[in-house]
Amino acid sequence: MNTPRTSFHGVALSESQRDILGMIATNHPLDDILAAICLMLDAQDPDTLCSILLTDAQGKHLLNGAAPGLPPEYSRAIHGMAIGPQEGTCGTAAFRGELVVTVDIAQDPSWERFRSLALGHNLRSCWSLPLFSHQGCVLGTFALYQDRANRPSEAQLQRLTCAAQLAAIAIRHERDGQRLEASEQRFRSLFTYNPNPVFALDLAGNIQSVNPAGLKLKPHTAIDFIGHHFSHLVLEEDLERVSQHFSAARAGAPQRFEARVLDESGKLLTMDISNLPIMVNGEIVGVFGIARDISEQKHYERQLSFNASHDRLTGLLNRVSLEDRLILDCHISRRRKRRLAVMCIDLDGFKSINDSIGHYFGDQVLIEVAQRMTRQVRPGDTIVRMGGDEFIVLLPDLLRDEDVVPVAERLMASIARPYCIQGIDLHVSASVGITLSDGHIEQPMQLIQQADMAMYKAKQQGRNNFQWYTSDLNQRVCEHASLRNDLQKAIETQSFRLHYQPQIDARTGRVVGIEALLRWAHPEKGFISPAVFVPVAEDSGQIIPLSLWVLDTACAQLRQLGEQGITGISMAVNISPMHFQRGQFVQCVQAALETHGLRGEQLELEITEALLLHNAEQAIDTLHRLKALGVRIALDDFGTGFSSLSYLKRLPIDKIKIDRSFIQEISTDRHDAAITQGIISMAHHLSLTVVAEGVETASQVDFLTGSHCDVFQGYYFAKPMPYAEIEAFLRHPACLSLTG
Ligand SMILES: Nc1nc2c(ncn2[C@@H]2O[C@@H]3COP(=O)(O)O[C@H]4[C@@H](O)[C@H](n5cnc6c(=O)[nH]c(N)nc65)O[C@@H]4COP(=O)(O)O[C@H]3[C@H]2O)c(=O)[nH]1
Repeated sequence: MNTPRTSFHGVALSESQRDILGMIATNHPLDDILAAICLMLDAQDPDTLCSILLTDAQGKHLLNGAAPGLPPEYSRAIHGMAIGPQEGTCGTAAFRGELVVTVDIAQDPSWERFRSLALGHNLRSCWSLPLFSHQGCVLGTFALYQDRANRPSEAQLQRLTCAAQLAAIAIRHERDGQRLEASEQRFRSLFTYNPNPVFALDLAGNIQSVNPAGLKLKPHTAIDFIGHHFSHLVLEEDLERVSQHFSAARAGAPQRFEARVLDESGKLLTMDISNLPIMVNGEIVGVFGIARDISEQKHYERQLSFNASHDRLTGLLNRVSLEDRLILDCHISRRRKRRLAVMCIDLDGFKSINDSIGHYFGDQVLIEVAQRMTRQVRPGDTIVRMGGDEFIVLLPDLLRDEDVVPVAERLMASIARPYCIQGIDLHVSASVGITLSDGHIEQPMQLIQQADMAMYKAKQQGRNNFQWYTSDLNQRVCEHASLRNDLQKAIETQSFRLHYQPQIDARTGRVVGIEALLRWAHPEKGFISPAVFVPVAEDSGQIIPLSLWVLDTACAQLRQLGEQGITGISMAVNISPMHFQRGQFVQCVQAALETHGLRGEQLELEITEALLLHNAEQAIDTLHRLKALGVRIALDDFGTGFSSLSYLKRLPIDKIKIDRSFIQEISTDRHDAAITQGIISMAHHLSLTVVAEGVETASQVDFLTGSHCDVFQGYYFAKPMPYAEIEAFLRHPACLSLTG
């Protein structure tokens, strides 16, 4: 075997070669062309028979291409022969990639498999040349057979080479055509089936073609696309920007941007657009515009960012947005040389709506409050819902400080109007704290703290009013905070004591009960009145552990008195509304009684009207459950509240305690005297016992005795005293003098 190579180029073309090239150029079927090449060669050399085999798709086998002169049975038999180092002449030529000459098939070891077949068809020698693609891959083989053992002459080799090159051209041409067609189809699919609108634009921006998805886009200008400029599609405001992107893409830089389009119904669509240069033969001939409708995605994005910055219930801005707005408003008032007012608004009576008739009603009230507030402020003002029933209002553009007053009054008045929800009339009011600034503040959030302190003061001033922030308020709030810390330490170290004040029967002068009063000796500040620290403990929730301690200690010491033989007196304990409203309150009382082996009647709980303000029905239910334990109930500070006269007959109570403020003036103030007498007579009608608190003088005793008051308590008889003293006091139960 040898391997000469001959070039096609430079050889003069015969007529038949030109015909074949013509067939190739005019896209004749490959089979016909290959057959024509074989016939041409067979005609040129009657001593040889041609065979063209083509590589299969995997490049592993050879398939029949054309062999019009070979016996069909032989062609069929070698169809699919393997490509390999010992696979006949053609299989080996394809394997080696070079001309293989088999002089005598009868002798050649590579012909073992097909030898008898070939010899049976009188085929003795075979010369085969591989056909190559542009990339150097073997496309097939071109072989010549003879009926005798022979090697090719120079002329035969040249003919074989020329024919093989023709065949290679034909095969490559067909394969290139197929590839081109496939790539065109692929491209067309990308264009046709693209779910996004695709426009092909010329260099001037006119639409050359549009895919079906693009045709569905019905712009408000109702153009039929082809030949129209893209500007007919884009919203006018976006046009300049879109044109800039188009120019950049036309200059070769792909672009991606967003633009808005109005559809035929006037709906604004947001499109994510890609502009890509169309390159043909290295030259930009136009621009593709691929648009994706992202209106829905934009809508969700907007909604997400709205939800992040707004309160879901009321639609107002939420706490997250506050700081940014505040900084912005400080900036505005600084620049415009205006005053900035920050208001902290807390609803009064809102919690009782939530607790008593449910969150649905609470929510409706909040929504309505938000709407009413919004109507009372100007567009540049900000209202933030901080959560619960607390709001912040920012007014950044006030001419003078006092301009905030009418706004605060309008807000309060609008909030205080009744709310009719599902036929139920509900009432809330607002406590408002105000602070002012000129915007020059390093930490704007301090303004919120200031407004909050002022609001707290408004609450303490009886609600439904507004208060200004002042620096001494700051001072008080600091004290409040330090008191809370100290209280915590005192709770942890059990530094409290109970003092007891006797209660005297007006008719007999005997002690019928004692009231437990909490005492706290502060390590540095000395004695601190419960009137000061109890409200702080109520605010912070510290009142719960404190109350539990009082209840337990008072019961323990009453039991101790009993063990000392001092019986027949009851123990009165003050109950904080917060503790009372806790779900476990009745169980706590029962546990205290059981722990210390007391009967219910030995314990008296002093409650205040404040307790009825929040969810009166539930409070009454709790009172009934306490009564079921035998415990007695006294209504403390009677006369200072405002709402409960109508409740009185519904309340399962045993006593009322007339507040000290009435008793103080009864001898000098006709009104207080009349009120006191009225209270006593009304209470007696309801079969309630009346206790007068803060009795200090003999004339008060006289007046109260004359008015049929039942029980006295006050300094006139005894001050609150520690356990050891009350024990001694009670051990000598001498009747106390009821007159001066
Ligand atoms: N000027 C004057 N005052 C008299 C006279 N007689 C009694 N007092 C004082 O009047 C207050 C009566 O207690 P309160 O009205 O329940 O008012 C109590 C009660 O509301 C609260 N408190 C006291 N101990 C407790 C407690 O253990 N738990 C709760 N939740 N509150 C308590 O603190 C308030 C103040 O308690 P205290 O300072 O102990 O003040 C007591 C008592 O010392 C008098 O003749 N003249």
